Amino acid sequence: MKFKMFIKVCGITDKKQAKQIEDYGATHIGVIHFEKSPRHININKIKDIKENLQKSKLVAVVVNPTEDLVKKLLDITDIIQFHGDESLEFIKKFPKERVIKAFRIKDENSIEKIKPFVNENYLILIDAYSEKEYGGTGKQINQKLVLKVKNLTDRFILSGGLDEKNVYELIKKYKPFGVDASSKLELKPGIKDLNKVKNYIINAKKAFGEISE
Ligand SMILES: O=C(O)c1ccccc1NCC(=O)[C@H](O)[C@H](O)COP(=O)(O)O
Repeated sequence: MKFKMFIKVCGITDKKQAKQIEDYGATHIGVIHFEKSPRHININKIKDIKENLQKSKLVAVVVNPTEDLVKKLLDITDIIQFHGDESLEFIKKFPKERVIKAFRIKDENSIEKIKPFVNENYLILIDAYSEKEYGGTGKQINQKLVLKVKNLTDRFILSGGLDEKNVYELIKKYKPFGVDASSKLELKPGIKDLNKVKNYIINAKKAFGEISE
Protein backbone atom coordinates (compact mmCIF):
# COMPACT_ATOMS: atom_id res chain seq x y z
CA MET A 1 0.00 0.00 0.00
CA LYS A 2 1.55 3.32 -0.99
CA PHE A 3 -0.05 6.51 0.37
CA LYS A 4 1.53 9.88 0.93
CA MET A 5 -0.22 9.96 4.27
CA PHE A 6 -2.76 7.78 6.01
CA ILE A 7 -5.68 9.38 7.87
CA LYS A 8 -8.51 7.02 8.80
CA VAL A 9 -11.87 7.77 10.36
CA CYS A 10 -13.53 4.62 11.65
CA GLY A 11 -16.99 3.45 12.68
CA ILE A 12 -18.92 5.15 9.87
CA THR A 13 -22.50 3.94 9.41
CA ASP A 14 -23.98 6.56 7.07
CA LYS A 15 -23.14 7.06 3.38
CA LYS A 16 -23.62 10.85 3.45
CA GLN A 17 -21.25 11.15 6.40
CA ALA A 18 -18.75 8.87 4.61
CA LYS A 19 -18.76 11.12 1.52
CA GLN A 20 -18.41 14.29 3.59
CA ILE A 21 -15.47 12.78 5.50
CA GLU A 22 -13.83 11.78 2.20
CA ASP A 23 -14.28 15.39 1.01
CA TYR A 24 -12.57 16.66 4.17
CA GLY A 25 -9.55 14.60 3.11
CA ALA A 26 -9.65 11.28 4.98
CA THR A 27 -7.62 8.74 3.00
CA HIS A 28 -9.44 5.79 4.62
CA ILE A 29 -13.01 5.30 5.83
CA GLY A 30 -13.63 2.44 8.27
CA VAL A 31 -16.83 0.45 8.68
CA ILE A 32 -17.43 -2.12 11.40
CA HIS A 33 -18.82 -5.54 10.46
CA PHE A 34 -19.03 -7.13 13.91
CA GLU A 35 -22.48 -7.70 15.38
CA LYS A 36 -21.45 -7.03 18.97
CA SER A 37 -20.37 -3.47 18.11
CA PRO A 38 -22.83 -0.56 18.40
CA ARG A 39 -21.32 0.59 15.08
CA HIS A 40 -22.00 -2.67 13.21
CA ILE A 41 -23.46 -2.33 9.71
CA ASN A 42 -24.59 -5.05 7.33
CA ILE A 43 -23.20 -5.96 3.89
CA ASN A 44 -25.82 -3.93 1.98
CA LYS A 45 -25.03 -0.78 3.93
CA ILE A 46 -21.31 -1.34 3.32
CA LYS A 47 -21.99 -1.61 -0.43
CA ASP A 48 -23.98 1.66 -0.32
CA ILE A 49 -21.11 3.45 1.40
CA LYS A 50 -18.57 2.08 -1.11
CA GLU A 51 -20.66 3.21 -4.10
CA ASN A 52 -20.71 6.75 -2.76
CA LEU A 53 -16.92 7.06 -2.36
CA GLN A 54 -14.45 8.17 -5.03
CA LYS A 55 -10.94 8.77 -3.69
CA SER A 56 -10.74 7.24 -0.24
CA LYS A 57 -10.24 3.55 0.50
CA LEU A 58 -12.96 1.65 2.32
CA VAL A 59 -11.72 -0.49 5.23
CA ALA A 60 -13.92 -3.29 6.63
CA VAL A 61 -13.15 -3.95 10.30
CA VAL A 62 -13.78 -7.52 11.46
CA VAL A 63 -13.16 -9.58 14.60
CA ASN A 64 -12.20 -13.27 14.24
CA PRO A 65 -14.12 -13.69 10.95
CA THR A 66 -14.53 -16.81 8.84
CA GLU A 67 -12.57 -17.11 5.60
CA ASP A 68 -15.83 -16.87 3.62
CA LEU A 69 -16.81 -13.62 5.28
CA VAL A 70 -13.41 -12.07 4.53
CA LYS A 71 -13.72 -13.09 0.85
CA LYS A 72 -17.19 -11.54 0.69
CA LEU A 73 -15.95 -8.30 2.23
CA LEU A 74 -12.91 -8.17 -0.08
CA ASP A 75 -15.33 -8.19 -3.03
CA ILE A 76 -17.02 -4.99 -1.88
CA THR A 77 -14.31 -3.06 0.03
CA ASP A 78 -10.63 -2.20 -0.47
CA ILE A 79 -8.99 -3.37 2.75
CA ILE A 80 -9.75 -5.76 5.62
CA GLN A 81 -8.74 -4.72 9.13
CA PHE A 82 -8.43 -7.78 11.37
CA HIS A 83 -9.19 -6.49 14.86
CA GLY A 84 -9.42 -9.76 16.81
CA ASP A 85 -7.02 -12.59 17.61
CA GLU A 86 -6.47 -13.76 14.02
CA SER A 87 -3.31 -15.80 13.47
CA LEU A 88 -0.61 -15.00 10.93
CA GLU A 89 -1.44 -18.30 9.24
CA PHE A 90 -5.07 -17.17 8.79
CA ILE A 91 -4.37 -13.69 7.44
CA LYS A 92 -1.79 -15.12 4.99
CA LYS A 93 -4.77 -16.49 3.04
CA PHE A 94 -5.50 -12.94 1.79
CA PRO A 95 -3.53 -10.42 -0.32
CA LYS A 96 -1.05 -8.69 1.99
CA GLU A 97 -1.52 -5.28 0.36
CA ARG A 98 -5.23 -5.45 1.27
CA VAL A 99 -4.73 -6.32 4.93
CA ILE A 100 -4.27 -4.30 8.12
CA LYS A 101 -3.66 -6.31 11.30
CA ALA A 102 -4.75 -4.54 14.49
CA PHE A 103 -3.26 -5.23 17.92
CA ARG A 104 -4.74 -4.20 21.24
CA ILE A 105 -1.75 -3.19 23.29
CA LYS A 106 -1.92 -4.25 26.93
CA ASP A 107 1.64 -5.05 28.01
CA GLU A 108 5.08 -6.28 26.86
CA ASN A 109 3.52 -9.55 25.76
CA SER A 110 1.36 -7.64 23.26
CA ILE A 111 4.56 -6.29 21.68
CA GLU A 112 5.91 -9.84 21.30
CA LYS A 113 2.75 -10.83 19.42
CA ILE A 114 3.33 -8.07 16.84
CA LYS A 115 6.84 -9.20 15.89
CA PRO A 116 6.00 -12.07 13.47
CA PHE A 117 3.60 -9.79 11.55
CA VAL A 118 6.18 -6.99 11.33
CA ASN A 119 8.78 -9.51 10.15
CA GLU A 120 6.40 -10.51 7.34
CA ASN A 121 5.91 -6.83 6.46
CA TYR A 122 2.22 -6.53 7.36
CA LEU A 123 0.80 -3.06 7.91
CA ILE A 124 -0.17 -2.96 11.58
CA LEU A 125 -2.55 -0.78 13.61
CA ILE A 126 -2.11 -0.39 17.34
CA ASP A 127 -5.08 0.27 19.61
CA ALA A 128 -5.70 0.46 23.36
CA TYR A 129 -6.63 -2.70 25.25
CA SER A 130 -9.98 -3.08 26.98
CA GLU A 131 -11.34 -6.17 28.70
CA LYS A 132 -14.86 -5.39 27.57
CA GLU A 133 -14.57 -4.24 23.95
CA TYR A 134 -12.44 -5.04 20.92
CA GLY A 135 -12.25 -1.43 19.72
CA GLY A 136 -13.77 2.02 19.59
CA THR A 137 -13.12 2.52 23.31
CA GLY A 138 -11.65 6.05 23.27
CA LYS A 139 -8.82 4.81 25.51
CA GLN A 140 -5.18 5.74 24.77
CA ILE A 141 -2.25 3.30 24.66
CA ASN A 142 0.38 3.61 27.37
CA GLN A 143 3.17 5.88 26.07
CA LYS A 144 6.03 3.48 26.91
CA LEU A 145 4.34 0.72 24.90
CA VAL A 146 3.86 2.96 21.85
CA LEU A 147 7.59 3.69 21.96
CA LYS A 148 8.31 -0.07 22.05
CA VAL A 149 6.24 -0.53 18.91
CA LYS A 150 8.06 2.40 17.34
CA ASN A 151 11.36 0.61 18.07
CA LEU A 152 10.09 -2.39 16.10
CA THR A 153 8.75 -0.52 13.08
CA ASP A 154 7.89 2.92 11.72
CA ARG A 155 5.14 1.36 9.61
CA PHE A 156 2.29 1.45 12.12
CA ILE A 157 -1.07 3.18 12.34
CA LEU A 158 -1.66 4.83 15.70
CA SER A 159 -5.16 4.63 17.18
CA GLY A 160 -6.84 4.61 20.58
CA GLY A 161 -8.39 7.79 21.97
CA LEU A 162 -7.31 10.09 19.15
CA ASP A 163 -9.32 13.25 18.50
CA GLU A 164 -9.08 16.69 16.93
CA LYS A 165 -7.24 18.06 19.98
CA ASN A 166 -4.48 15.48 20.43
CA VAL A 167 -3.81 14.16 16.90
CA TYR A 168 -1.28 16.88 15.95
CA GLU A 169 0.84 16.37 19.05
CA LEU A 170 0.71 12.56 18.83
CA ILE A 171 1.83 12.52 15.19
CA LYS A 172 4.71 14.88 16.00
CA LYS A 173 5.70 12.73 18.99
CA TYR A 174 5.55 9.21 17.52
CA LYS A 175 5.80 9.90 13.75
CA PRO A 176 3.47 7.01 12.84
CA PHE A 177 2.80 5.96 9.26
CA GLY A 178 -0.88 6.79 9.84
CA VAL A 179 -3.61 7.65 12.34
CA ASP A 180 -7.09 6.34 13.05
CA ALA A 181 -9.89 7.73 15.25
CA SER A 182 -13.46 6.89 16.06
CA SER A 183 -15.37 7.34 19.32
CA LYS A 184 -13.99 10.72 20.37
CA LEU A 185 -15.28 12.19 17.10
CA GLU A 186 -18.84 10.94 17.69
CA LEU A 187 -22.14 12.50 18.66
CA LYS A 188 -23.32 8.98 19.53
CA PRO A 189 -22.03 5.50 18.50
CA GLY A 190 -21.89 5.37 14.69
CA ILE A 191 -22.74 9.04 14.13
CA LYS A 192 -19.85 11.45 13.80
CA ASP A 193 -19.62 15.10 14.86
CA LEU A 194 -18.52 16.38 11.43
CA ASN A 195 -16.96 19.52 12.86
CA LYS A 196 -14.67 17.42 15.06
CA VAL A 197 -13.88 15.10 12.13
CA LYS A 198 -12.97 18.07 9.92
CA ASN A 199 -10.60 19.51 12.56
CA TYR A 200 -9.06 16.07 13.24
CA ILE A 201 -8.25 15.74 9.52
CA ILE A 202 -6.91 19.31 9.24
CA ASN A 203 -4.69 18.86 12.30
CA ALA A 204 -3.42 15.47 11.10
CA LYS A 205 -2.62 16.95 7.67
CA LYS A 206 -0.70 19.80 9.32
CA ALA A 207 1.32 17.37 11.44
CA PHE A 208 2.10 15.18 8.39
CA GLY A 209 3.26 18.34 6.58
CA GLU A 210 0.56 18.02 3.94
CA ILE A 211 -0.77 21.53 4.58
CA SER A 212 0.96 24.55 6.11
CA GLU A 213 0.45 25.38 9.79
O1 LIG B 1 -15.37 0.73 16.85
C1 LIG B 1 -15.85 -0.37 17.17
O2 LIG B 1 -17.00 -0.47 17.63
C2 LIG B 1 -15.02 -1.60 17.01
C3 LIG B 1 -15.55 -2.81 17.44
C4 LIG B 1 -14.82 -3.97 17.31
C5 LIG B 1 -13.57 -3.95 16.76
C6 LIG B 1 -13.02 -2.74 16.31
C7 LIG B 1 -13.72 -1.57 16.44
N1 LIG B 1 -13.14 -0.36 16.04
C8 LIG B 1 -11.91 -0.33 15.32
C9 LIG B 1 -11.22 0.93 15.04
O3 LIG B 1 -10.44 0.94 14.09
C10 LIG B 1 -11.28 2.13 15.95
O4 LIG B 1 -11.08 3.27 15.19
C11 LIG B 1 -10.15 2.00 16.98
O5 LIG B 1 -10.50 0.97 17.85
C12 LIG B 1 -9.94 3.31 17.80
O6 LIG B 1 -11.11 3.66 18.46
P1 LIG B 1 -11.20 4.98 19.36
O7 LIG B 1 -10.32 4.80 20.55
O8 LIG B 1 -12.63 5.08 19.72
O9 LIG B 1 -10.77 6.14 18.51
